Formats: sequence, structure tokens, C-alpha cells
Amino acid sequence: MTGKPISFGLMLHGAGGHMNSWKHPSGPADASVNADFYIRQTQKAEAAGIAFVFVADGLYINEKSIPHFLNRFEPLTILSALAVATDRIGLAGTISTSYSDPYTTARQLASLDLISGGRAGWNVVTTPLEGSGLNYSRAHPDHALRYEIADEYLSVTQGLWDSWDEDAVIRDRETGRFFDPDGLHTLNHKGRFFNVAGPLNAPRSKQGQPVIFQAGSSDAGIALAGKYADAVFTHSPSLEETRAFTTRVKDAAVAHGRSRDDVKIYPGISPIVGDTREEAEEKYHIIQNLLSIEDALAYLGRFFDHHDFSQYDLDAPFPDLGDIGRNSFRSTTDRIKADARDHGLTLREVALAAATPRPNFLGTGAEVAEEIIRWIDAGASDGFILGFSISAEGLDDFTRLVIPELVARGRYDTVLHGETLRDNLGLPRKASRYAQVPPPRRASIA
Ligand SMILES: Cc1cc2nc3c(=O)[nH]c(=O)nc-3n(C[C@H](O)[C@H](O)[C@H](O)COP(=O)(O)O)c2cc1C
Repeated sequence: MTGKPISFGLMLHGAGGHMNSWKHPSGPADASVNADFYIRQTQKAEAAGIAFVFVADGLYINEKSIPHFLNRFEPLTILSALAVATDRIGLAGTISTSYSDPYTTARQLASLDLISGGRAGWNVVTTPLEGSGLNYSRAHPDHALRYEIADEYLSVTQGLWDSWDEDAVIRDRETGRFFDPDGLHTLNHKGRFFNVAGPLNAPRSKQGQPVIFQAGSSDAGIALAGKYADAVFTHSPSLEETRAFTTRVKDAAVAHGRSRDDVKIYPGISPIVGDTREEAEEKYHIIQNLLSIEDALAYLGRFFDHHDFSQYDLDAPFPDLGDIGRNSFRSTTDRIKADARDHGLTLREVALAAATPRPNFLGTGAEVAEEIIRWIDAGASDGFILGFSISAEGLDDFTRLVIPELVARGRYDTVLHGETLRDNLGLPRKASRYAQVPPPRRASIA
């Protein structure tokens, strides 16, 4: 390779990132709950050398939710099916730290990591949607509290994953010894939010521990990423803004005694590619026309806790919303408000830009490949998560038109050489926290 190699993740989000992608003829209308479609997309991605698939999630719907959110798979369940249909590709899924328990999450991810031979990743989210509390018998924690919970949650989960030393499980039929008690560690965590004794009933995996992805871009999100994340999923508003974000996350990692390379940044992008630039523009035009202005208002409203935007004049300046949205998708809603203010946008313009944004990466395969290389070489990110507006057409076009151009420029390898997700992201195997310290006292477990 002649420059930094480029890696990609593939967002698996049913028929696509566009809210009405289910209407597009290139894929099945029921893609969000079609296991065969998920398997086919993942196998195609693996054959093209894409490093991981990524499944986002949400815990609350109402009649205004976009179609993909109305009926979809629970992430770790579908990823377990994908694990047995593939060999090398990483499998990252979303679990919320505000609406689950660390012991259960640690088990589920440890199991996925074992089933897949060390290919599991966890997208740690704090859950923006207020309504989630209605489904989990609890009040929705505010933004700051959610991040305080997430911090303790991650330390507990990672502690549980180190319950067993590598060589602690012996299974020696001759001596009858199943395990060596000196290699078993009981966490005994007592904290502000969680009391978790441990140990976990699962061993470490081939990659040591599952990969921690983090999604949340506010100051609190960046601080959490700096402390724990192996990789960050973020927005890609422009090269300059993404590079500034990347610098902040890597600075936060250094502040926690880690190296800049310990945390990889993966902005989500939605390339639209054609054999010619005109064809790419035409594809974008078709995608724009899948949507009405009412659909766009509902899409925008979700970021603001399903705020009803139909009450405002569409062609007046974007309304002053005060604090609405700040306890929800804060980093996203702050950016939407600032863009509207800075560029004097109307509500119609803001809603359409949110629902069918013009991609930063649109053009021929060569043009999109050059733009991807420009971002990587400028230090804006370590790779990208491909979240195509239309999943089926998007992946086919990208693998047919962009990947060969990246290969021709010596920047991409279509073979996944690593066996684990950490290998494929250029991350070292995660050492146990007990590996460097003298053996602990005998564990008090029968
Ligand atoms: C790029 C990105 C992806 C996200 N993906 C999810 C997701 O799949 N599920 C979810 O519940 N929240 C998701 N979130 C929401 C965050 O976990 C968080 O609750 C919300 O963004 C507020 O945090 P922030 O202000 O730090 O961004 C995502 C946020 C960002 C920025």
C-alpha cells in the first residue's frame, strides 16, 4: 500500500437510511425484518473486504417513527445469525447503557464474541428518546446523568469481561480439574448505579474483549469515548468539522493515558455513485422524490423528541425552539439549530436537508474514491461507516465502482486478513487488566 489503508464498516439498516427506502425497487420492501437480506448484504460486504457491519437501534416508536424503526431486528440477535453465515467480517451492535444491565450486556456480547470467533463490537449509546422510559418502567434520565451511568456501566462491563484469565479454564479430564481458581477474578463492584458481584460466566474471546464503539458527539460523549472507546461512530458534516471532531476525541484519549491510535474514528457517510456524474445526480434525484414534505417534517421531529413541526409556516425562518432537543439527540439538534441560524434557512429547507441530505460523496467511482482518500489523508477519520440511502443499490454500486478505484490507487485491500474485529481495525488484542499484576488471592468461589 502506498498510503494509509482505508477501511469501511457497513450500516445494516433495512432497506436504507432514507426514510422511504422501502419503496425503492432495488431491495425487498420488508428488508428491516428480512434475515436473508441481512445475510446477503453481509456476505457481499465480507467478499468486498468491508471490515464490519454495524446495527443501530432504538427503544421507542410511535406512529411518526420512520418505517425502518417501526419493525426491525434486535441487533445482537441478527448479528448472531450473521456470525454463522460469515467468517471474517466484524459484527457491531447497539445496546443502550440507560436501558439494560451490565451483567446481561457483558454476557450477550461475550457470547457473540465466542460464536463469531472474536468479531463482536458494541455500539455504546445512551438513548436519546424520552419515550424509551415508557417501555422500561423508569423515568428517562437526563443527558448528563445518562453519560454518568454510561461511564460506570462501561467500567463494570469491561471488568466482567476479564473474569477469567486466558489459561484459567483447564478442562483436564484426567485430573478432573475444570478450572484453576487463581485465574478467576470476582469483580465485587459497588457503585453509584450498579452493584455487580461477578464473575461473568463466559471466558475471554480470541480478541480479548469485544470492541467498544461509541456514538454520541457532545462534550460528554467525547469524554466517554476518550476514556473507553476503541472506535467512534459520528457524523460527517464536512471534512473540516469531522477533522476537528477527530482531533478532540484523540486528544481526549491522550488525556486518559492512551495513544491517538487507540481510538479509530468512523464517520457515517452515504455515497451515491453512478457510471457517470449525471447518473449519480439522477439517483440522488430519485431518492429525493421518495419523500413528501410531511414525511420530512416527521423525520426532523424525531431528533427533537417528536416535536410537531407541522404547526409552523414552512417558508418562514426555522423556528426558535429554545431548549427543545437538548435532552434528546443533543449534538445533532444543536448542529441543526446552528446551521439554520448561520445560513438563514427556512423550516422547509431544514426538514428536506435532514431527511435527504445531499451526500458529500456523490459522483463517479473515481470521484468518490478520490474524495474518500482526501478525507483520510487530511486526518479527518480512520475509515467510514457506509450508511447507504438505498442499501441494496448503494452497496452494489460502491463495490462495483468505488472499491476497484481505491484498489487501483493502492489504498484498499479486498481481502480481510485479520481473524478478529480488532485485527481488522488495526487494534491490538485487548490484554486482561490482571495480566500484568501478580496473581491475586484465591477466589472464594466453589
Ligand atoms: C452518529 C450517532 C449515532 C447514534 N446511534 C444511536 C443508535 O443507534 N441508537 C440510539 O439509541 N442512540 C444513538 N445515538 C444517540 C446517542 O447515543 C446519544 O444518546 C445522543 O446522541 C445524545 O448524545 P450526544 O449529545 O453526546 O450526541 C447516536 C448518536 C450519534 C451522534
